[in-house]
Amino acid sequence: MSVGCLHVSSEVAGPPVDDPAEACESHASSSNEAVHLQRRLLSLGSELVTLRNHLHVGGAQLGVGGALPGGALPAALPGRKPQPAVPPRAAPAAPAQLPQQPPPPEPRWRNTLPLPAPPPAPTGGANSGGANSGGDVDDLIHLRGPLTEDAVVRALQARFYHNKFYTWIGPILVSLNGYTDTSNPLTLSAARAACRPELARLVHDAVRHQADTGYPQAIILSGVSGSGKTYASMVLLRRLFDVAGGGPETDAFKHLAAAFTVLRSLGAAATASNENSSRIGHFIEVQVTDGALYRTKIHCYFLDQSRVVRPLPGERNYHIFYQMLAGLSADERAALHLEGRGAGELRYLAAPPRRADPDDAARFHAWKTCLAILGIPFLDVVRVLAAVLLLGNVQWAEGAGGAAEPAGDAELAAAAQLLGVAPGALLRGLTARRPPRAARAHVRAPATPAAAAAARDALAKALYCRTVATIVRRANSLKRLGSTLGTLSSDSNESVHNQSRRASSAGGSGGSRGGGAAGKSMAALNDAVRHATDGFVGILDMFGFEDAAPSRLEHLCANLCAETMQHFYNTHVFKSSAESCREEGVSCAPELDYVDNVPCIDLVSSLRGGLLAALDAECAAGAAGGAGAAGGEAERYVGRVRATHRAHPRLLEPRPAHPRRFAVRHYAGDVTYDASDFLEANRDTVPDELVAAFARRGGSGGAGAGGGCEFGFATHLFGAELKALEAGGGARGAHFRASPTSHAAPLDAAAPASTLTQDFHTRLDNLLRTLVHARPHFVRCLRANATEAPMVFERQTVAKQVRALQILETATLMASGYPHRMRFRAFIGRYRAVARAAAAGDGGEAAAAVLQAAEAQAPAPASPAAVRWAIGKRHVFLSEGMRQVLERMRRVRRQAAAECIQAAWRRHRQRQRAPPQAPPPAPRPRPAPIGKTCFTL
Ligand SMILES: Nc1ncnc2c1ncn2[C@@H]1O[C@H](COP(=O)(O)OP(=O)(O)OP(=O)(O)O)[C@@H](O)[C@H]1O
Repeated sequence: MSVGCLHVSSEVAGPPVDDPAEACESHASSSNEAVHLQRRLLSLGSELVTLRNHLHVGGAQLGVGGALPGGALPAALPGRKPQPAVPPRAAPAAPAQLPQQPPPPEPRWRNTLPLPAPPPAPTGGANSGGANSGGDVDDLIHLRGPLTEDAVVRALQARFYHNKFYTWIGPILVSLNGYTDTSNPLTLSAARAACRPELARLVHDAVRHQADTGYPQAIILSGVSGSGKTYASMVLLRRLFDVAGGGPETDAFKHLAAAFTVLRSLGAAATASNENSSRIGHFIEVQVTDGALYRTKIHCYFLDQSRVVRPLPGERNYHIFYQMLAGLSADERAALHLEGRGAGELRYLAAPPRRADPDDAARFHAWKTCLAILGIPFLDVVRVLAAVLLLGNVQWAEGAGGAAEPAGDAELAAAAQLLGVAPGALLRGLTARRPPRAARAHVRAPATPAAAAAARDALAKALYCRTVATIVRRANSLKRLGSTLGTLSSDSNESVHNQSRRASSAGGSGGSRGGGAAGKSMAALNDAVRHATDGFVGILDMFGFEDAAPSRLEHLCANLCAETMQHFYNTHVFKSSAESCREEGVSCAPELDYVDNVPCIDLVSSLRGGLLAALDAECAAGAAGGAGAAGGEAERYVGRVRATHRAHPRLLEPRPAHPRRFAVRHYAGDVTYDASDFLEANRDTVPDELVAAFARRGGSGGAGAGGGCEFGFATHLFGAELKALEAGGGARGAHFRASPTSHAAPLDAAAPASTLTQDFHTRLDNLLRTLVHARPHFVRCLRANATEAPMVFERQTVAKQVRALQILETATLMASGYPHRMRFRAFIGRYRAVARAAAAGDGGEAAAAVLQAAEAQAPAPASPAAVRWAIGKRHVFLSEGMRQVLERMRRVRRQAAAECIQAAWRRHRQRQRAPPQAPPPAPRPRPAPIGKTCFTL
């Protein structure tokens, strides 16, 4: 389905109309009938709404705003009482959260219709009960009474207990996670697209804008960990496929779904705040051309590598390990040296005893199938994963001269065998160190047990995150083969639309081109240029704000990311609207008091003395002088940070005081960071001696490492580093980055080395560069409670997030400021149909005339949202209320025009189909006059 078609069919029924406004004029009389009918429908709607305003449903008086557009009547009309799709299981919890409130009034309809008990609704307080509880106000700008945080939370609560988890603030969507679907594996295949009209609307808007303007679109999900970002992102992506990608039967969908299933198990883990937390941030870029999906790309941001070797107390390692232990067959276990080993026997997994997930085995089998779809050998990946687990059980004891000796060789030998290297080579890689720049290859110093344990953990992390990176690369690089169109064996993630288009164009022009190389390359070039300039629809699901105890470097990076996204939102929503009003001399009351988080971003990421720059400096100093004890380095780092930012309002003292800890006041709360592992995590290195063990058998990179590696997949994981070693003549006591980076040369104390945080910062910068060129669509995600309990609304938890995400400020701006501006020409182009006679020209005067005409035609406002506009130097400024009025009028006009065209078309068809009429009978001959009776005058 093309977007043009989609766009029109979503607004008007019947044949597509290029410019319904023009049709409207040329069929004036029919159009008048249509408008008349439409008005009658609207007036009927408002009568029903007026009637409903006298009825209190669940203690909430029904709002009016947003109920009428397009004649859409509110769902909860008398006789159509709201019925929760999921009966509120924890209904008593709501009154418990509202201790000072009287019990909710008995809804009237309950006496006559004794169906499921209505959910408890908030009452009491200044905004109690009716007018402002806002249960049926689907857009917060239409809330009645003073717009306060309390009113917003009450409205969300009232909606929540009516199973309405999505609420608009103008064009911004607020999504409230009610934890009604916690068993969802959060994969693309499991996303249920059909039941989320608000998310569907967002996708339609993004695709339509992209088609209309060619401009890239980005749907940006933000919120704390557990607020439902990943859930929503999967639903959105699924919907995007339905709209533009040809649906779930296409190869593109199957490939992407397989990639997400594989990555979900590898990148999600149970944390203190979310049993199913995504530890990999995603930006899913979907290239849409002419309304059809052309290509998809997943950008992954993997930070939480320490979890592989050291999950935080009370948390778990990545899901895949538990799923693997549950799903491997006996033979597979034996082959992987895992027989008799459960999570309790494997050190990296042995954290807290938890109930095993009954779905683990099934999910593992699905994971295996999806690996096959991506063309990645299952055995290769599980060999690496099993080796990681076995490495965790390799312990070190102090041998002669303080040198590290493995305590028990079985795991070391098993891990070596799985990785395809000789046990001796692995042992040497883990324990022997050449002093940097040792002149001769045989000069080696033994590692201490602590250094050997660090090397073991570094290897485990490197193996894991490089496997993830390889899978992502594979998923992104799937290319289409024309001959396998429509089959899973095709190597593609492009759309079937383009497959068929290309197939047909190839077929059509085959004769003339005759397969000539020049013709083909020209076509390829044209295609490349065309798609390089096309926009995309992106879905961003990055790390949510987290307050783990204690928080590590990864959490600091994740929280920096959340701060950056918050800043992006502030700039886009608040700052730019105020600045453009100022620039064009438009007074924009009210002055919004939003919280600017730039000071916090500066504290963390400023190049001059920010927390991350100071950490890099400390790492470089440690590398130059030989790393000292981790604890000492961490204390020195924290001491320097405190000294530099003594008076910074966002840097706090931890409670209780601790020499290796500091606290930061983030936009969503205070977080205490423990810097004990900061330096090690930031360096993120693996010794070159260890990497050399993976050189292919017969290759020179592992010179002297003892035979080389015979496991191609493992060699591939370190491919770039092994090449660098080969070029440099083998290991020389340097280090490589454990995570895959573009910088594959050995790190050198003399040369500036990249670090984990530098890489992350660069990638975040690049992401922002992409986002600033896109039109954003924001989804603000909230979690209903802190305990992941289904259908429990904790007011304090929600209020805290409402404050952090500046939802009240957004609603105030949308309700009474000028959040929208449009160039005169664009404005006239869109709203000419509203007042065609007034729209002469395309300048400010014509825009003002359209707006005045629209105001004159608009019915009396039923909502407190301001219906305001202003004309600036180059732009029309609109309040959200005004925009909605204009959109509604435009929709009515288009609808009327479409109905008019339909009627004309039907008449035409009817005339065509009517059976041919018999020729009119010949007139009967008049009888001849009888003679003599003829009168003459
Ligand atoms: N709209 C929803 N309806 C029902 N259940 C939901 C909804 N959104 C999320 N959930 C459930 O809530 C849990 C947390 O959601 P999710 O993992 O998507 O949050 P998140 O914001 O992505 O968290 P993180 O940042 O930690 O990855 C999941 O078990 C998910 O199935």
